[in-house]
Amino acid sequence: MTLTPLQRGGRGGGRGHFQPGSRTDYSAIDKHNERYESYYNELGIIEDSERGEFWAALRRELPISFRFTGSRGHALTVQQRLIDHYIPEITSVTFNGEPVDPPEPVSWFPDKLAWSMTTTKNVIRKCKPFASFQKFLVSETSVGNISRQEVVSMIPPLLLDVRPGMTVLDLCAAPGSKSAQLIEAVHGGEEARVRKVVRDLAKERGRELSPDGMETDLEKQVAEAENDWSDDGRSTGLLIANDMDYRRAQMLIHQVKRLNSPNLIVTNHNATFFPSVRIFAEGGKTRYLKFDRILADVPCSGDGTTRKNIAIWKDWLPGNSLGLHITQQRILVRALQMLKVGGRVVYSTCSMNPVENEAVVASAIERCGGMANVDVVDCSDMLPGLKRRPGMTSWRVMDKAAQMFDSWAEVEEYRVSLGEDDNDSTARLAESMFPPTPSDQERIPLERCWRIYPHLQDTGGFFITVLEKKTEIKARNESEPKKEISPKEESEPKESEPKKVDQTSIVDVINEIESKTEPQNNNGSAVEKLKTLDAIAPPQVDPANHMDDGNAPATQRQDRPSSPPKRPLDDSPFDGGRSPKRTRNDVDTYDYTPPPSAPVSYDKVGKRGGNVHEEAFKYLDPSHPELLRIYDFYELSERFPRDRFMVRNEMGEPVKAIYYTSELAKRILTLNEGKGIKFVHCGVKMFMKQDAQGRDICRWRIQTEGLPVVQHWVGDDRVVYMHKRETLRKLLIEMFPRVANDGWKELGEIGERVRDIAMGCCVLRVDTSDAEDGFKERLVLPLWKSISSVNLMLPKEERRAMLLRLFNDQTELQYKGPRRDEATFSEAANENGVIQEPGTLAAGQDPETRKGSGLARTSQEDEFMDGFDTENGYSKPRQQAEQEVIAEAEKAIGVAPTLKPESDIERLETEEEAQLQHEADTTKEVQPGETVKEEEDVFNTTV
Ligand SMILES: C[S@@+](CC[C@H](N)C(=O)[O-])C[C@H]1O[C@@H](n2cnc3c(N)ncnc32)[C@H](O)[C@@H]1O
Repeated sequence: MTLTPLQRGGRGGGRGHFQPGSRTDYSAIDKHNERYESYYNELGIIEDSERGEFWAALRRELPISFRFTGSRGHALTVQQRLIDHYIPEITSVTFNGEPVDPPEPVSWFPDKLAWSMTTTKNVIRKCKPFASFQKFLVSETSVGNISRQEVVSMIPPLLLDVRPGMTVLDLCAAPGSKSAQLIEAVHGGEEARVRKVVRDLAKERGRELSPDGMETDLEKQVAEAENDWSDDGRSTGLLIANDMDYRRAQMLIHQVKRLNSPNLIVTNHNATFFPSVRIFAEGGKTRYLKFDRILADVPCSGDGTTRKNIAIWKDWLPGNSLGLHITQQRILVRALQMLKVGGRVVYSTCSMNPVENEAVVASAIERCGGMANVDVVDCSDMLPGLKRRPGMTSWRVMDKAAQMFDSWAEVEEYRVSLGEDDNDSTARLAESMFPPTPSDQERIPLERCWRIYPHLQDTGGFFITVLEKKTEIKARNESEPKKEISPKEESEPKESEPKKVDQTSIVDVINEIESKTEPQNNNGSAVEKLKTLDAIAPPQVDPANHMDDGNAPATQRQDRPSSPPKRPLDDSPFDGGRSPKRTRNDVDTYDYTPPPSAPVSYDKVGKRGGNVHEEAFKYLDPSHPELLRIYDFYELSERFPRDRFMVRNEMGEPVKAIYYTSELAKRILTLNEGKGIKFVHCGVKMFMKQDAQGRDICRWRIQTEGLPVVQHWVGDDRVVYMHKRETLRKLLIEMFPRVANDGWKELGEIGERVRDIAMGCCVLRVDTSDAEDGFKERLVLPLWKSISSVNLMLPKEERRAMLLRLFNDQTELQYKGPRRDEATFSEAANENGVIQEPGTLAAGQDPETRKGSGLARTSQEDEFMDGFDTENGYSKPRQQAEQEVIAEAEKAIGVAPTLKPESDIERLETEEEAQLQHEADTTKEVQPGETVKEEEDVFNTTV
């Protein structure tokens, strides 16, 4: 059976039809479809003069494009490597006598962080000068510094104009390339802000600043431009990334996890019924989160991706669009409901069909009360270099028998004319698929929508619109007849509707209340302030009406007590860190009471037959003994918030991993616990339990992904400073270099320091300098000091990628630790600072994890196994499902597999364990020879 685009990739996941490893000969495919061509020719979506170019472009293979990801500073450093090193190597190259084009930056994308190249994968594979460039792409993709993304898919997040501190919702987010851009924007300028806070603090305390502590030009610019200082410079914003398809939600998690954001929550809901998210619930009052920005990158028929998804030539049918129109409209209406007044929704598809585009925009606006309530934003001054065409204002609709209709009246007439036995090919047509009537058309400037066509700048086809909410809305029910809005009604908002545009963030709201109410105690908590807000401003009643999922009965929402109940000031989860004036003593008086845990509330049968449970996210009491040990060992500044540490097990105890989330994420997870919202991911892994020898060693080591968040707040006793490139190169190549027996002398500038530092995890800070052997980019890495060696706690791919990027060095990694055969393993493990759990040393004693190898698993292996254990209480089928999904996602996005199906794990543990333990890696095991295969695949897949 041939699958139509709609049958693949989830309901209407029209984009992203992955064909990993496919070696189809693009030129040999028949790229004709009469209905497809005649429909768009008849509609006149492009001028007659451009028609030839349009179809010719659609028949050409799509250029490869990619984006540098992560914080701006880091992304620019990786990009610089491309510009300085690889571009010169592959400029003016010929292949079979023909010139081969190097990649070019996408002209309208900020800071040249997006690139595109017309050179085909085949040529890249065969043309020698491209080999090292390809290695660079593969290596940086595998560690998440480069993301393959279609050029047109980069537009919606740019138009959404997300700023730090905003609350953002991505309703149809998988596989996550746009979510990644949104997270980056939520964290915009964060590094520079935090560094400024730390620098100011150091000055305040009269501490000497190293040259690295100086403000760079970029930091000065950011400091001037940004004003989100509310959480010591950390972003207070939030992204909720959602996808209805559980498997695709797992791909999404895999993709966005790389950005290590504590400000991210992933959910798994149908966007047409996206649940209301509680943000305040006290004394019988409940308030719901409204978003500053929402992306509705909806499921679509995807004919804009024809260049990539060649099956569309064969499968294109008019019915594909008709079946999606209503879902798309519902998603957009739900988005507008959940938006703040003054907030923006970007609606986008990769379909060229007006039924999925302008018709959806027009009908959603109409259902929300017309242009008085929702405006189409004029974006003509945005992305000036991007060629686009205006949205359509008139079109015809094709039924599934390829008959064209000009208007809904014509359809009705046609239906009347049908005999009783006639098959009604118009059954899926709806009035809202047609252009708005002339009177509506005046009010909805659809020409402000953007249409991107393949021939304009050699991309895929795309549609984008930006909508702004002007007042609160109550959407018309789908089944109600269309309401004619008189111009008078439009211009006079109802009395109950707020007239002022609300562009405030949650913290702004709190600050606003502060200024409006009685003289405040400056230490007043945000919860206290939110309560006061209820007394002076109407609660933001969720207008979800017929779409409400019933979480929040309207009566409850509108129930407002006459005076806000009193609670202690320090009960606020916002308190920890939002006041820049917090002192050490403030932190000591924390009295956080975790909310009572709610029982697991629902089960849903997953797509692969496993039970999908509501997952556990339990926050730790800041005075939990394990946390006290951590604060003490790392001399964690009391200024660093201590009430945002979380674990992911039902018991709520730190067993193996401790995560960190932003304050707002915490608030949402705790207030909505047990309310039926399917949260599937949140939190950055900050500390991992590591068995270690020595009474004074803290068992909790800092995890690489959490390091950027906590690094500045770790005391100097646990920091090793480094300035020379050569020292880092050695640490990257050598695993477990010796410190004992004068081994430290080989470690240059850090030798004495690592000899003297107490055992356990420490922070390696690589400072910048102008010296010849100095670094241009700041780095921070976790280091483990054991009795006899020191080791960078980095996965091997990461080591290799850094070696290649920073040193252009492809030296094989070397294991410098002692031999680990059965006789000496215990000693070796201890020497490297890791020991086994009691009773697991002997051969075959633990069949679950040791599989008779005779070697116990080290903590480092434990981490490798982390994705497969039962800490989160996952059922076995779910674990398997996740592994497969992740493997699929990795293939799809062209990265090195990091986790393997269970059978592979078993094999590693039995046949190859001894060998692999010699190469003890911190997180990921890669099999010999694997890299070569991935290199071939990585630019042969599509996202
Ligand atoms: C076009 S893709 C989104 C691409 C994504 N924004 C990106 O940039 O990577 C559409 C997604 O919508 C999801 N989807 C389909 N119907 C949905 C619904 N009713 N609610 C939420 N998600 C839905 C599909 O699983 C698919 O992942």
